[in-house]
This record gives sequence, structure tokens and C-alpha cells, in this order.
Amino acid sequence: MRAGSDYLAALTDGRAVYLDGARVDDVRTHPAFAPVAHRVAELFDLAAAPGSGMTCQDPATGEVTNRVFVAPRSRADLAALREAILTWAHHNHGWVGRGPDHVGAFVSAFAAHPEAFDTDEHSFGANVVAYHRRLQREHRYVAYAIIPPQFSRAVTAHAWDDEPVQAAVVAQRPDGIVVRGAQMLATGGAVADELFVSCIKPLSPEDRDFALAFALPLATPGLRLHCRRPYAPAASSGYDYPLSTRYDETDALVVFDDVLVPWERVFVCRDVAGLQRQFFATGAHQLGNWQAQLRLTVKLQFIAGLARKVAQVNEIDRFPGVIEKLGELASIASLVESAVIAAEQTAEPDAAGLWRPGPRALYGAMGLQAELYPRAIGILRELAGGGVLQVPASVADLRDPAVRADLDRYVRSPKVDAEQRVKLFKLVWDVVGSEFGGRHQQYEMFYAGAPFVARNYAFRNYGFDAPLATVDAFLDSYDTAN
Ligand SMILES: Cc1cc2nc3c(=O)[nH]c(=O)nc-3n(C[C@H](O)[C@H](O)[C@H](O)COP(=O)(O)OP(=O)(O)OC[C@H]3O[C@@H](n4cnc5c(N)ncnc54)[C@H](O)[C@@H]3O)c2cc1C
Repeated sequence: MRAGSDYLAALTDGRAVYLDGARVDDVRTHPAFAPVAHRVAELFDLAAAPGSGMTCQDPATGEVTNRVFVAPRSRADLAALREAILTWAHHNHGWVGRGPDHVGAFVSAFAAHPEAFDTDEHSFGANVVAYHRRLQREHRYVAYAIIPPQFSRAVTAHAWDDEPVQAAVVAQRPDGIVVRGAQMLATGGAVADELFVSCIKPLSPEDRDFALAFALPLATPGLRLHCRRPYAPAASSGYDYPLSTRYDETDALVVFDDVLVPWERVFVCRDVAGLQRQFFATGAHQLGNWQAQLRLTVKLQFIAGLARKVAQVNEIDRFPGVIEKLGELASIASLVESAVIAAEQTAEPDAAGLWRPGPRALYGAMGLQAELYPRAIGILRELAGGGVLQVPASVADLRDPAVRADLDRYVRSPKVDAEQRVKLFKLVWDVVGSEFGGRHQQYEMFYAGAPFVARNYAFRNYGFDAPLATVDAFLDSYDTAN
């Protein structure tokens, strides 16, 4: 099993990560990336620890590996995968969205369906299987960028510009394809080992050049990451911003400056239909998003606990209106959790023996995520009131004896002293009000597609035939004579 230190050591590979007008020397030590890199390292250590329950032998490959890289081939496998995903999610309380288990799940499903990557022109199925084996052997952390940059959503990439804006195949050579353009939005990309690049948005037949999929090490020549503003370095302390300082994953635009992708790392090339097969015919979208929803259940439990704590500390928890709000939050958290459990219970093996979480429950929860998460945050915000701002500017105030005396006297609650109270409300602010918290709201609303896309998945996977037939039968059961 890979140790956290092995993962960290591999990050010094000369990758081109740009931030604030400069190239980052070493993501392991840079204040923007070091915290999340260490969180990921902890995940690898956790998995490798004796008794973690996260190690298993993949019967399909014979590899003894981390379970998060193994395709579930039985109900028991799915349950064990769930446990492994939850072990990691609990470690970060659901605040790391794109750990190695997310794209890991996608690749496991890809490899269970190599036929989805074979066409008359190319046999990329073997590449996918070999890549999965590599992931299992080397425990690679893969991030992904599978969305075209925002340019115009009225038309697709072929109609944008003569030069590719969206990542495109600009040449096929004996040694590989040449890729030019950009793709978004690689969460965790700066601290990942590898990047999976593709396009999940529907393309038209004229977009052939943009219909690609491949995986590359971050340190590939011509590959550049342009990161958004990081939150950890701006935070005054871990006490003031306990989440920003630990879990900021960073998101990045990825630029391909005529990047050579060796053929063995190509999964889809100039094949529009192949993109949809890759994500949807393989079960990858279901398995990957099931992982994401499991993680979300843990985060919602954390938010529910935080809201309950605020209500306790401010002694508002006996007011009926507050109980109602906490009840609504409990409903949101338990509905998402129930949907994830239901997806596991309704899972079925596909033709290749891959156990796919039930789509009706899974996409049902995803279709409401853009309302449920902001509502959960809204409840926490409402219960917290001005308490999140009735806190000193930073921990420095608590260290100053004169200021501290005022804080001890006036910023406290009957059963909670100033230090504990400020600590709690600063944590709440990092959830509801800090830049980190705002980014998380955007994340939960968009990570699996824009809200209208998620509802489209819910529409397509609900299975309207039976309810439609019920309504038709009911309508047929009476007429004007009744
Ligand atoms: C914090 C964060 C992290 C992310 N991490 C990743 C990652 O790790 N990897 C990755 O690949 N992607 C990532 N994404 C990108 C994410 O997948 C996209 O944001 C998502 O797919 C939506 O695409 P978009 O942002 O281009 O929105 P758009 O498609 O541009 O849509 C924006 C809005 O425009 C409207 N709209 C657009 N098209 C239509 C239409 N056809 N019909 C009706 N309304 C429409 C809707 O109101 C929609 O909400 C991340 C996004 C965020 C916010």
C-alpha cells in the first residue's frame, strides 16, 4: 500500500502550476497546496494502516490494492466499497470533494467495460484496462477536467473560434495525439498525480476533434494549471478558519499547449458517441457519483451537528421554531443518506458483472442537491444569527490580555467560555460565510453538472414507464358513463 509520504514525495515532479502570477516551486510546501496535500497523504496512510479494512485483492486483476480502486462485483463488494469511501469521507468530514476515490471509481467502471472503448478505428479498451491496473498497483491520485471552459453555451466548441478554446486533438502522430486548448475545472489537480481529461457535455458531430479522453501525469510538458484564488494562505489561523486552512482543494483551469499524449494513454479519440459510452454505458457515472453522494452524507451530518451545537450553545433549542428548523435539516441529511442507501439496496450487476448503484435513488438525490445543500446552509446561517460576526477579528485578540478580558466577560454563553464560543462560531462562518464556504456551495450545486443537468439525469433515470402506465390504466378505468 502506498504511504502518505510516498504520495507527497511524488509531487515534486516539476509540474506547471501557476498562482498569483508565478509558477509554484513545490506544491508540498506552498501554503496554498500544502494543507490539502497533507490531507490526501493522511488518506493514503489511513488506508495502509493495519485493520483499516481498505485493502483487498481484486479478483479481476489479482492485485492486492486499496479497495477504492476495485470495481464492485458483488453486493458484498459494494458494501465494502461503501465502507472504504466512508472511512475516507469521515476523516475529512466530507469537506474534500475529490479525493482519490472519486475518479478512482470512474476508472474502475471504465475498466470493467473495455468494449465501450473499442471502435472500428481504435482498440482503446486495452489502454483503459492497463491504466486501471496501474492505478491499482501505484495507488495514483487522479483528478479530472471534463467540462469545456465557459465561452459560449449557445453553440458547441467547433463554432467557437478557428483555434481550439476547448481541448481538441490537433494532430495524430505515430507516437500519440497532440492536444491543444483548455478544459475545466480540475479540483485537486495541483496536488494529484494524474489528470483525466475528457468532455462530459454533449457534443455535436461537428465537434469530433473535441471528443477525446486521456490520462496524463501532471508533469507532462505543455500541461499547465491556472489555479483560482486559494483560501488557506489568506486565513489568519487554523482557529479562525478551521476548514479553509485544512481542506481547500483548489480548482484549476487546465491548459494544453500542444501536449503529446502517448497512444497508450488515449481512451477516446475523435469519437463523439464514444464520450457518452465512456461515462454512461460503463456505469462510471453511477459509481463515481455514488462515491460523491456518500461523501455528501458525511458533510450533511457534520452540518446538522454544527446547527444542533449552535442551538445548544445559544439556548434556543427549546423554541418550537428552532426545533422545526433542526427537523428540516435532519430531514435533508437523512433524505440524502436514505437515497444513497437505497441506491446500494437497488444496485444490480450489469452485463459485465459490475454492480451499479440503483440510478433512480442516486439521481433522485442529485436532482435536488442544488436546493438541498443551500437550504441546509441557510438553516445553519439562520440559527447562527449575528453570532458569527460577534467574534474578534482573529485569534490574536484572544491572546491579548486586555481584549481577552472583554471577550471572557461578554462573548460567552452560560455553559461555554469565550474561547470555545468564538471557536464554534468561527467554524460556522467557515461553513456559511467565508470564501471557502461560498466555494463549497458552488461545488455542491455544480460538481455533477449544472442543476438543470442533474435534474435531467433524475428525469432519465426515474423510470416513468410504470407510473405512466398506472395513470393510463386509471384513466381507462372510467369514461363518460361513470
Ligand atoms: C467548485 C467547483 C468544482 C468543480 N470541480 C470540477 C472537477 O473537479 N472536474 C470537472 O471536470 N469539473 C468540475 N467542476 C465543473 C462542473 O462540472 C461544472 O461547473 C458543471 O458541469 C456546470 O458546467 P458550467 O459550470 O460550465 O455551467 P454552464 O453549463 O455554463 O451552466 C451555467 C448555467 O447556465 C444555464 N444554462 C447553461 N446551459 C443551459 C441549457 N442548455 N439549458 C438551460 N440552462 C442552461 C443554467 O442556469 C446553468 O446553471 C467544478 C465546478 C465547481 C463550481
